[in-house]
Amino acid sequence: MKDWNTWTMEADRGLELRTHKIRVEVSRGPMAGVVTEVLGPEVRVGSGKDCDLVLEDPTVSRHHLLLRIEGDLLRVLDTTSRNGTTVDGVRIRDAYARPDSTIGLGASALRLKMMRDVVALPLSSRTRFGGLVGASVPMRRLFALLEKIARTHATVLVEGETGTGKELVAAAIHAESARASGPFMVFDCSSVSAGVLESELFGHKRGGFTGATESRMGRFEAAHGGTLFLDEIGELPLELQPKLLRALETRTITRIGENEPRRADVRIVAATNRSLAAEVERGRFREDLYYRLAVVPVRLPPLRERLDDIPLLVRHFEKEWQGRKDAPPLLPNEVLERMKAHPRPWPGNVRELRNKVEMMLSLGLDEPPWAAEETEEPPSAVLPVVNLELPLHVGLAHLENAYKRAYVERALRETGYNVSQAAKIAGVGRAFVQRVMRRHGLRSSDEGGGSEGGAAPAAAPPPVLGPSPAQGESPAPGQNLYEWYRKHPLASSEARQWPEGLVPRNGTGSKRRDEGGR
Ligand SMILES: Nc1ncnc2c1ncn2[C@@H]1O[C@H](COP(=O)(O)OP(=O)(O)OP(=O)(O)O)[C@@H](O)[C@H]1O
Repeated sequence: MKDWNTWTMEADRGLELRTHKIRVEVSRGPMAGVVTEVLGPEVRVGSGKDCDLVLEDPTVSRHHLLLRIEGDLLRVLDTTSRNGTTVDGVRIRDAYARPDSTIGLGASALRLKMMRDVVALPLSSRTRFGGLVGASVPMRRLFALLEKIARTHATVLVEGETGTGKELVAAAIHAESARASGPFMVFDCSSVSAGVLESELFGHKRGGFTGATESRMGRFEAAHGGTLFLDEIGELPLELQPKLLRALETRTITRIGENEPRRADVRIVAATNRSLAAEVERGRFREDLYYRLAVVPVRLPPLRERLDDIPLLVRHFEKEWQGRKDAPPLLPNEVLERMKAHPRPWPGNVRELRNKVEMMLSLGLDEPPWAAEETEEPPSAVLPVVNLELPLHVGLAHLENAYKRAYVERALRETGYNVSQAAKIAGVGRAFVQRVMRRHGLRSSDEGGGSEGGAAPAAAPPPVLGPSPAQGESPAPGQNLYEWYRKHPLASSEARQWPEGLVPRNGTGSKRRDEGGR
């Protein structure tokens, strides 16, 4: 076997992955001179705190590139970075580097060297763990870690994009732990308003606050002897964070309106789809609580990093759809291969894959559904306004954002502002819908209450989408073009920031606001 190979093998200790460390020297950029070692077989490089190699350089994208050890070669894959990647000065998307190559990313450059010594990483021999299915190296590494974690009582922080299976991880850790016979409680910190959160988590005494007509136990007490899964932990308001920290440290909670603490022997598994470390840096999350939660950090790989799992997942979803464990495969193998070559990088992850499979089975399709979706011309009514002053990729990003906003607005209106139902229509997670809502101010995060079936709060009526009296598909005669475009569902985010009262250069449209009433 070659010196530089990365391989899996049965060792005395079970299946393991043998790989190498890579020595990295930053040769250019703000971190020039730094030398470090990172562990293969895959190294994520970028400015994001969740990368394996973090480069503090504003010209480096959050997830800029992936280094992958393949045999005795080092492969460099640009992961759709903003400023591109070069290998020895040549711009690349996907290339093999020579041992002495210089990798350029933004204003930074790296020199890499594969180390000779072999490092063995344990892999699980399982291809499922609780409800999680996967046979790829990243999933087997995850299962090996989960097997260990489940045997302990340690607090776990699961980080991963929406739809990667974070809740399944929590449920599996509980099911394989000594607490399995105790309760498994799920609580989504983004599902209720800040005011209700404290009572939901810690309970209250009768008369503890106005309207508390009965005493009620919170989720902590309800999970006594079991596991409490705190989803979207990044949404926990700063003012409640000390109370959670205390609960974790003392294993006791105090109901609102009471003074005596109560015992709550609960294991916490928390999850987030954004980097909690970055939230700490932004001052939105307490550092001490972060370290209490991240005793064992678990990163769930997105589907684009484990495309080899797609066939196994599809067969799993087919069985679920048929309602039988021994149900026969339905989709031809070629279709599964085409799914691996998805034209987009699976933004909705495994949830999106499941939705696609269910759609194909329900509609009897033998072609992955995006084939039609992505070749069709958009209807002319939604043709975007082209701005040649912006590079194409910036314009496309604006368009995508505007479409996301318009889609979510529409789905919310259709469902009476029910976040879960809107997420179902969109084939995405609730967190995604909530993020778009927050980002575009569809409803501020502190008005998050009533997201389940509740109507939009009176203070923030659902915004109107599409042509409205004030905003047709084309500007009305005499209407200010800037104003019309600013309010258009497909307007770029910059356009939305334009000050009111701008007048087009050619003078078309209405007068300036300050001239208006004269
Ligand atoms: N590895 C997997 N094997 C089987 N099913 C999976 C896997 N990962 C995710 N799923 C399925 O994908 C869907 C989403 O999973 P889950 O709700 O656990 O994701 P999540 O990361 O918690 O999402 P969100 O951040 O949106 O809450 C579920 O239907 C789940 O069954």
